[in-house]
Amino acid sequence: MTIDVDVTLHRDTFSLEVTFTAGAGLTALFGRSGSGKTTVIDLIAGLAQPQRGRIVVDGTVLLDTDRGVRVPVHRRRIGCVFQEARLLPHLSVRQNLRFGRLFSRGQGGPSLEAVAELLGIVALLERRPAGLSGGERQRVAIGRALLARPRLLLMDEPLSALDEARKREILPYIERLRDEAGLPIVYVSHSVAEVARLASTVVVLEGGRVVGQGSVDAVLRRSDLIPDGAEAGSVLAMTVTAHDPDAGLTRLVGPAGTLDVPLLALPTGRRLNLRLPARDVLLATEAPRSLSARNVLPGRVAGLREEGAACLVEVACGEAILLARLTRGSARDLDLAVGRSVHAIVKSVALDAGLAPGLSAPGGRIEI
Ligand SMILES: Nc1ncnc2c1ncn2[C@@H]1O[C@H](COP(=O)(O)OP(=O)(O)OP(=O)(O)O)[C@@H](O)[C@H]1O
Repeated sequence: MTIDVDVTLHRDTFSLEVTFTAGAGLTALFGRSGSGKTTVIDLIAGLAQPQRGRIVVDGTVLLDTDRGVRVPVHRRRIGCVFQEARLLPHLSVRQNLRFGRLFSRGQGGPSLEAVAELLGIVALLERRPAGLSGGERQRVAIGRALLARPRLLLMDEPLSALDEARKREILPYIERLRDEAGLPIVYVSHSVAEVARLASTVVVLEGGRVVGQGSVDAVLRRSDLIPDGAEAGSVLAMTVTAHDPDAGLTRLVGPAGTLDVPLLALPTGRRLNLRLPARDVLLATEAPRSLSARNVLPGRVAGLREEGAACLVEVACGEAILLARLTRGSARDLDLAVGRSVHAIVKSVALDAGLAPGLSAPGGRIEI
């Protein structure tokens, strides 16, 4: 399953030249306001027309200007979810979902019941949109899009009109959709936290051009690709392997090794993306003694780069690269060089998903 996009569009004040290939899972289009994210979504959906381009989804050519192919919007089989749910107010949730079904062509696809279950809206089916929270309305909008049997789902900042609590409520459903619906998703966002949590692949736009693309981990480790003020860091695909309620800990295993974090209300076997901001990783050249051995990962320096007064150190730990931010003085004191053995001490992680009741993650970070 791949999506190939290669488009050129010129407007009076803006030009866009974008080429990328996305695989299965969720591809985030990431970039600051005005970089062209929504324009790319409109081009894929067929809501805007480029001067030149080719768009192929799962082997089906939707646009090929050289050959005069321009499949119209209603025949592209692409589901769209926008910032606002845009439900029909006089219809119940069930009728709104059936409305999505009207646009499906052919047989098959998930049933209304299966979609309602996936999105946790079974209990809402007879209600009207006016009686729903913003998060619930968005879940209905996603369900309506899924019932049209799309070959691709486009989501344009679907959480940006929601407050933090509603965002937290809806994120697990988008994760389920990504993992269980078998449908590729192209997702527009300018939030590092959202992209770290949801994306498999990231395409970074700047001024209508692609300035970086790759796995979510590779992209979010690069300070030059993320918004000013956001901290670069690695993103590790971890699996919940055990809980120790007495110690208040959950054990996560992933490509860098094992990490213990405050107790999570997530089942064992659940996978989650954990972000380790560079400023939350310390380095020592010897195994720390008078410190709990928990969350100390042995590794080797794989790269060093200076950024202003700081030195960003890439550390190869197991199968992963961790990023640590040190002052240049500390890097000198430790005599760091590529190949040197070090111990990475993980102080805290960015995680606002699945914390046990009573725990909170101020600023999206938890000390570990
Ligand atoms: N219909 C249009 N006609 C002319 N210019 C447009 C049109 N739509 C968008 N633009 C311009 O194209 C540029 C890219 O806009 P676009 O909405 O794609 O960016 P974006 O990255 O999605 O931004 P945001 O995060 O603010 O939604 C902007 O300069 C915008 O003003």
